[in-house]
Amino acid sequence: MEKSSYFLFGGTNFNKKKFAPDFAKFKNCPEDDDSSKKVSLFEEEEDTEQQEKKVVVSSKKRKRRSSNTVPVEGFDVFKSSKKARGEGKEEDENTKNGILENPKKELNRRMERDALSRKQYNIHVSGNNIPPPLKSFAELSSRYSCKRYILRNLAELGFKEPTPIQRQAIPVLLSGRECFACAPTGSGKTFAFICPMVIKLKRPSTDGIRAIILSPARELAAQTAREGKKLIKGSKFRIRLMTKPLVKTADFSKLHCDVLISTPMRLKRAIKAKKIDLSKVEYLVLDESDKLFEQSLLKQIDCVVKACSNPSIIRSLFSATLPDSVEELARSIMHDAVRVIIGRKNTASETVKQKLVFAGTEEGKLLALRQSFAESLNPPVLIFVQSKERAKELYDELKCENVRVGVIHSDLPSGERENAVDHFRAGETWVLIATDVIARGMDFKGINCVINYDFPDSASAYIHRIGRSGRAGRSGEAITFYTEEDVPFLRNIANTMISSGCEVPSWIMSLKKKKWKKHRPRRDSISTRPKDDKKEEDE
Ligand SMILES: Nc1ncnc2c1ncn2[C@@H]1O[C@H](COP(=O)(O)OP(=O)(O)OP(=O)(O)O)[C@@H](O)[C@H]1O
Repeated sequence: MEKSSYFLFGGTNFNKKKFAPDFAKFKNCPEDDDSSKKVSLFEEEEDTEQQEKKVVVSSKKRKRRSSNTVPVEGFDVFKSSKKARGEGKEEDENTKNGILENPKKELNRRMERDALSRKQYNIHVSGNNIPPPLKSFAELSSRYSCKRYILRNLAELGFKEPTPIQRQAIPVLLSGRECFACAPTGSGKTFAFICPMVIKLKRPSTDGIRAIILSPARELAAQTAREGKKLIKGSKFRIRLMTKPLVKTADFSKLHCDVLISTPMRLKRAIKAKKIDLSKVEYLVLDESDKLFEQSLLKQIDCVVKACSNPSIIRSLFSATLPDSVEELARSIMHDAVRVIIGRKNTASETVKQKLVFAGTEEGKLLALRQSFAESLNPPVLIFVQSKERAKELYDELKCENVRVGVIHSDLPSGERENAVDHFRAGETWVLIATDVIARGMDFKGINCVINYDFPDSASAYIHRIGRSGRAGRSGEAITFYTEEDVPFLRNIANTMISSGCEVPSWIMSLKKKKWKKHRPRRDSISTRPKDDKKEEDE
């Protein structure tokens, strides 16, 4: 992460010096807690009166216990705003008086229970006062007074129980904490951030945009909008996708929109054109956060973050890969954040069988691909190449064969990109050739095989690409072709393979580790046809 990225989120920190007189006024007040908000949360549920009482009581208890809690699992990197407000002192005095003796026992029991539950689901957390993981979706109602239509929609989607990331990230966000989370590809991160957002927003409003989800690619933004709409079915909430026409023509001051989902570029355009007011945004999600924090997107992200000027905004970061640099950034800018990791950080999905294939040359790759089409192709298959030029070349090679093939890359107009995705989803094309524009987040049901025709340019690109297969517990396969020029980088992929339980030849493991920064070598053309033929075709 470049140092320059630290200007991100600037201006959202509360300036305690500047507001010292106001601070002093509150100094001796009881802790500003949100139990009153919790009560109002429950007002609308008719049938949960008993539960309400329980939850209100336990929320008070939690308040007291929370001051007792130590950072979980290791490091205390997240500044606890409560400690900073002198809560620790109060706790010591209470303990001396013996007031908290029983609550303390209870707290220990609860911590044990939570630890066991986290162990069961391979959940690792760091931070202070972390709420317990969900036991079931039903707890969304009993603990958080979630509206019934949400539970109904989850049931309609066929979701019987929360995935591990949903078990932990949902309560964290519902308790009003900032969060950065890393969980394997296809493990349900999308609902882990949409669900609490919709529950916390409570009811639709015409008073401006209240939540933003940023996605690094248009296709992913569209998919997230579609998934979000499934969750709010039956309510009057409005989830909107920021499209090109919307940026150009919409009057955002009149637009009914609770949640806006956008790529950074489109949102930045609207902000710069002074078309959109984000000062009331209460929730900001940076999906695929490590991608969004790459140098090429940093300025756009910064622009959005600054425009979301509400001081009590809750921000969260989600990805299947969370490099140390992004963690460092998150720690320095987020307030009292909770870190949630499912399994081991930066590993590939364990449900994908991974294989490395030496293809020798570019010709060798094409031969190997044709052979697998002839012998064992089991569609749908997704093929990744390293550039749009190569995507076009491979498409030209394969389209004449007896295979229904599509292609997607950033040179195509929006409509064609959408069609490529839709046709592939509908099974009208069996093979989709793609650049990394759809390597992240895209949820194609039941992809049988991902082929890395070109070696990925980083370990995280590898994890995201192969994660298009083996989603939501299904099994999948990934084949990675390599040539001589890729050999120095094999070890990095091999490590990822081993940590997700795949076997790797021992000679690869004895290779020297090489630091890679975007391995994208110049490769010979894929095309086997003489250039003149192609020219004629183009004319
Ligand atoms: N609780 C659940 N039970 C069953 N299926 C679920 C559940 N939550 C989500 N899913 C399904 O799992 C699939 C993957 O979810 P999602 O796209 O959110 O994964 P992800 O973790 O965001 O993956 P990626 O890292 O690739 O973006 C989707 O088809 C989604 O509908």
